[in-house]
Formats: sequence, C-alpha cells, structure tokens
Amino acid sequence: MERIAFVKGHGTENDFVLIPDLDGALDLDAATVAALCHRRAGIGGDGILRVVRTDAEPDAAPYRGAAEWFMDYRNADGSVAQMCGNGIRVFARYLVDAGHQAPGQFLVATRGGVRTVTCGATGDVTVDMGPYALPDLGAINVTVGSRTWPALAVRMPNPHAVVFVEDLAEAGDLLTPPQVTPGAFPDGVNVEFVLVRGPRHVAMRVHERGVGETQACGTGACAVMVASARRAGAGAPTTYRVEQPGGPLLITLTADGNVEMTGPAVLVAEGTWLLGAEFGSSDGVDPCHAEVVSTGATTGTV
Ligand SMILES: N[C@@H](CCC[C@H](N)C(=O)O)C(=O)O
Repeated sequence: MERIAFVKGHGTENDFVLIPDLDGALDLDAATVAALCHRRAGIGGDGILRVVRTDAEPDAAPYRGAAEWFMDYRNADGSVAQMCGNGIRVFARYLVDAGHQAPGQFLVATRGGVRTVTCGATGDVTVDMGPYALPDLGAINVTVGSRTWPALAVRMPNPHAVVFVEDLAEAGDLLTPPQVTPGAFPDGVNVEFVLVRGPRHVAMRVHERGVGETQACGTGACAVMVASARRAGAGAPTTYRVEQPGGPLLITLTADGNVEMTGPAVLVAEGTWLLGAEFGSSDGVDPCHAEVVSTGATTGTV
C-alpha cells in the first residue's frame, strides 16, 4: 500500500487536498484523485492541488524558467481545469508556511498561465488573476427547473456562465448541474448565480464543473465581478465585495484590465493517505484511510 503525505486547506471553504510532490514522483490518475477527494471514503475535498516544480512536470514545460512552482489542479471528479482561484491562494500559503518560498511576491505557474501572488507570513493572499475574456458564443441561457435566465460567458481562463437572479434560492438545490444552452460549452462550464446587494457588492452561489455546488469559487467570483461591473456600467479601476456561502472575496478590476483577487487561505491539517485502502482492504490495514494531525489554522479575513 502506498502512503502519500497530504495537507488539507481551504479558501473561503472551497477545500483542497494538497499533495506535495516537489520532484514529480507521483502519477495521480483521475480515479486516484476522485478517491482522495471522496467525502466519506477519502480525505475529502473539492479538488486537489499537487505541488510540483515546473522543472519536474511535463505539463509545466512552457513555464520553466518563468516560475519555480506549478499548481497541478484537479477537480474532485478527477478532471483537469485551467485555473483555481481559491486553490492558488491556498497553494501559495502552503509554499510560504512550508518554507519552500519566502513571503512576499512570487510567481506560480498554472495550466492557465503564470500568475503573480502576494503572500505574507500570515494573513490574506492576493493574486493577479490576469485578464478576463468574453467569448462570443451568441445568446446563451441557463435553466433551473422552470426558470431560464440569459447568461454572460466569461473566461478566467476557465469557463463561466453568469446569471443574475432576484433571490439566490432560485438556483435550487444545485445537486444536479444547471442546464446550459446545448453546445455552448463543449468542455463543460461553471455556473454562477448572482444577487446584487448594493453598489459594488454582490452575493453568489456556484455550481462548479467537475465538483457540484461549492461554498466558494475564486475564478467564479472574478467572473461575477466582471459581469456585475459591466451590468452597472462601472469603469476600471473598481473593487467589488463578492459574498459566497463560504465567505467574501474582494475582487478588483485594475486600470490595465486585469482582475485581482484577495481572500483568506487556511491550512488545517496534515497527514498520510493510505492509497488503496479507500474502499476497504484485505491486507490487514484498517481502512480508515489516513492518519491526520491537526496543525492549527493560518487564518485571514477580508
Ligand atoms: N474552485 C475553483 C475553480 C476550480 C475549477 C473549476 N471547477 C473548473 O472546472 O473550471 C476556483 O476557486 O476558482
């Protein structure tokens, strides 16, 4: 049975299993990721953040020389996504707390490009999430039950469909994915439901591609900010407070057109996962999956 060291963390309760694999020794296939993220049989998480040097990861080859670290993000179902906004804050907090990176400003490579992170010894983490894009997909709609809304497609660079509602309960239980105009997003989409609370202040719920409803989505909050600012006719620079079930994020559209995100990143536990034990074992190892040691939390507030 293989033993895999992990750290558990979250950003606004969007939770992740971090796998330090600095020299790229692990081969985590989709089934292994799904087992690790399983809420009852695994460690549990909305996704995993594999921490690997760009020099040691084939997917990071374009970024070698530009950034030392690559965030290998996977959704809970094992699928790969370009970017994770809450994840990159937690990834940065891990690098600093583990002593792999000095506090301050540094670069992290992702499948969506290289991002600049500002992470002190404690407190909130700020990420320059880069530019947004508004792909021309024609008229797209989102449907939940008998309600249909027009949606704005936003790339961060992962795909989002943003709709404005009168009440966040209109999103329903979000146990099944909302229906989106067929063919508009062949690789799937994250869907955000937004309630305007006041000037530069919105609340949202999200159904994430590859996960389900989560307590928060960083790229989703960025997409929501972009859609909200357009709707309000707000020019840049401007900052929005985006409330989510797991807590608020501050999202700024900068004068140069980039989207900047600030929010907490918390590490809550570390331990060892017993790979292969997750659905019961016949080799004498108690299939309770992991030895977990609480680390205490590194907290931050917006
Ligand atoms: N929770 C993340 C987004 C993770 C990826 C997303 N589910 C996708 O498939 O695009 C965030 O905080 O941005």
